[in-house]
Amino acid sequence: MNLPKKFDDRMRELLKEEYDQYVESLDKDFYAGLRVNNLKVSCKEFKEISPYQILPIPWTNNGFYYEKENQPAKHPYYYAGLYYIQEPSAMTPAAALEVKPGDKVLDLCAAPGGKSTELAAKLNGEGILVSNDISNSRAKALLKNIEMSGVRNAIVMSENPKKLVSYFEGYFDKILIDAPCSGEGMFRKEPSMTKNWEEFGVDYYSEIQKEIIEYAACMLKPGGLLAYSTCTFSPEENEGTIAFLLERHPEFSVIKLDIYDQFDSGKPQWLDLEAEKEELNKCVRIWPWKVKGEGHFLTILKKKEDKIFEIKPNYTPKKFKISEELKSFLKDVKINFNENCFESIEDRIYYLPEDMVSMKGLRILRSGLYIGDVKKNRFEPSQAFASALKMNEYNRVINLSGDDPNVIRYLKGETIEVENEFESGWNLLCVDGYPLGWGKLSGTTLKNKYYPGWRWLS
Ligand SMILES: C[S@@+](CC[C@H](N)C(=O)[O-])C[C@H]1O[C@@H](n2cnc3c(N)ncnc32)[C@H](O)[C@@H]1O
Repeated sequence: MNLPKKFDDRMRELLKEEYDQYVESLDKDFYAGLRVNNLKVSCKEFKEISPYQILPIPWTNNGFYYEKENQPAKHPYYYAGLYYIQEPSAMTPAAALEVKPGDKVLDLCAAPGGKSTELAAKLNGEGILVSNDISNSRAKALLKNIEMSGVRNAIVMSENPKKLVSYFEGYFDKILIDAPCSGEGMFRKEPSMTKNWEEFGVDYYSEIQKEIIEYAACMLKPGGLLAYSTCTFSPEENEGTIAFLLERHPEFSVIKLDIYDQFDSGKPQWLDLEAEKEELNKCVRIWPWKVKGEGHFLTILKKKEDKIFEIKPNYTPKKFKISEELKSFLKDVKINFNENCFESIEDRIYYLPEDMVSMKGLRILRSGLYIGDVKKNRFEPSQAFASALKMNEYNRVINLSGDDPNVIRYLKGETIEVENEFESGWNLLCVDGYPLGWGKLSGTTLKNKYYPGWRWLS
């Protein structure tokens, strides 16, 4: 593999006797992983229905290796949001960050959502997940993954972290920064990343990372946890960023993690960071020649609990009267909604997380769960709502088996014929008990209401 010369020289100098193992690892194939979405299915249930052999990724509870020829993105279970395809070492940060239902969590550099979807699964619908990415186009991909994963309590936005500080100072219990980086750990999987490295390089990203971590530090509650991760090896972007934070914010300390015995510790000696040595040794490095993964860096820091102040929820959804059309639709939905959490924006209906703060002025792509649209005398449920339901939460269900050809036809947007044993009207089409989307049944004909932008492309 053709590595940029400057990078290669540096790795040789830093890794010393391990350099040869690194270079050998580049000639091996990369490892493919998927993470079971526990918001929708337990690992035990998934293992029973998994269409292909999967083997556990030892540093996670819900990550598995698969063989690439199985193409899990080409299976109806992928469309049902049962798993997310993710590089195995990239599963570590969200797995290691302790998030519990009810927490307020910020994923600051979130697109396309690999870590946000796991943080949401840990929240299990309670609390708030703010998923942000500065790039609007990438935030759209993030929104799709959040919705396909069935997340009900996320705010998806596209903002510069600097702007968020005035809204969220001291607000979040947990923050994840999966920072933009020079991507040295991705060279084996995506050799074209070396071009990006040559164009921008370590110093460019290191400056951005320092800015982001500084803003994140302000938005964390006293006593809260901050996870910082990258998929690069350069010490400037890793230990260097953490040292920068520790120097400017003595209220932070690094937490010692015990995740997996083949993970390595931080390398403060690579930057002569003597003063912070003890703290930086607690950082975690994942190397591709030591584990079955591409490599990552992770640090979790805790903010001291001394000055307690808290932003009180200050957002009340605008007064909303549930229309007869929506009321009639919701009769078939077996969820105890809090009526005060509904909000409408023009004809669109949303269900917001509780305890929100005002986000007026921010570029928001989605607030909470998009339920659907009130049209002339009728209500049309959204694709996101179908994805967020469990099969037993809706009364009218058409449940097809995974090997029924109608499943793929449905995902391709075709009208399908069903047996005449279902009630007409809005039906939730499921595969093996997991919702895919809506269809409107008339007689035996199911009019396809699957979201066109998510269709199966052949
Ligand atoms: C490593 S990727 C995130 C991957 C994501 N966490 C996941 O697991 O799918 C870094 C992201 O940071 C975003 N980014 C770049 N500069 C940023 C900034 N100043 N603030 C917030 N996000 C930024 C990029 O658009 C990119 O999507």
